[in-house]
Amino acid sequence: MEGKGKVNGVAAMAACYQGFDPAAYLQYNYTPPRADFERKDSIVPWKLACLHRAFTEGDVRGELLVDIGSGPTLYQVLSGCEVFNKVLLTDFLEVNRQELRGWLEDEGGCNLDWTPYLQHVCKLEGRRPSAWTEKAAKLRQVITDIVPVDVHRPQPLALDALPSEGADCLVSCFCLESVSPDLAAFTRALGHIGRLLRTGGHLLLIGALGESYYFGGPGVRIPVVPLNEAQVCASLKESGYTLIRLEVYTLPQDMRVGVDDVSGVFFVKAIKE
Ligand SMILES: C[S@@+](CC[C@H](N)C(=O)[O-])C[C@H]1O[C@@H](n2cnc3c(N)ncnc32)[C@H](O)[C@@H]1O
Ligand SMILES: O=S(=O)(c1ccc2c(c1)CN[C@@H](CF)C2)N1CCSCC1
Repeated sequence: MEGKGKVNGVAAMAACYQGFDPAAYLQYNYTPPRADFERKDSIVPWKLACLHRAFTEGDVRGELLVDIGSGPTLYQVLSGCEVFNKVLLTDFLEVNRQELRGWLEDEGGCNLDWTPYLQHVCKLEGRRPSAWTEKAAKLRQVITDIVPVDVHRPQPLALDALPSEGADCLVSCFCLESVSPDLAAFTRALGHIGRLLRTGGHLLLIGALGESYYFGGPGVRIPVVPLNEAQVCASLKESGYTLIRLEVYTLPQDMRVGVDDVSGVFFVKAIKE
């Protein structure tokens, strides 16, 4: 029964994603008030600072960075693209892979202007904000491919997507808890992506706390497995990671804008044993 339940839960999640709308999702989450660079308590500066620090404090190194469940967003690799020569973006949906290709091809075919994000990360790096064009060029240079992924498969990527030694670093934001029917599936997915990572490689995981649903488009209500910090830590340990750092951000009331019921965001830096 458990096995049957497992397949139905994952299949049901995949069905929910058929209505996902990249443009709407970007508008809900990556424009003000949630993405307000002027606000000191905005979540954007907090998240970009977590990623900047994690990529630049000296222990994260190697050739290949893989972003699991990229969706239509790029903020998660804006610091990492200065550290790794190769960045692989991945998503379950072709509509999201197409959105990312639109940005990559730089012909106006994408639904969000990432300039403010590029400028903010340049500021974190001590560069002038106008260096954002150089950062954009760097990111376009290091992105090697945009490929399908399914974290519920023991092999989430095609066998030829990675070198035999695996990735040196994984980043994944708001993916695992948003695609898993329950905590057990979330933990299994953590283990599956861990198999893509070399021993001693780093996992940078960002996710929602206390979230039970979000809208992936108009009327597209997607269930989320509600997590607390203790569950995140226990799942990491169970999946073969050693936690280096966990940071938590509590969403101000006015950022609770009805597109989800998230109460907080966690940032994890961990190492694969
Ligand atoms: C909430 S979005 C996160 C997008 C982006 N990483 C961000 O930070 O906003 C969840 C993403 O997971 C993808 N997804 C859905 N099912 C998946 C699966 N089985 N395996 C991997 N990714 C999946 C969706 O297509 C979507 O892009
Ligand atoms: O943390 S956010 O507010 C954010 C960003 C994305 C998401 C959520 C929250 C909560 N629901 C998730 C559903 F999976 C998606 N944020 C939006 C502005 S830029 C940094 C990320």
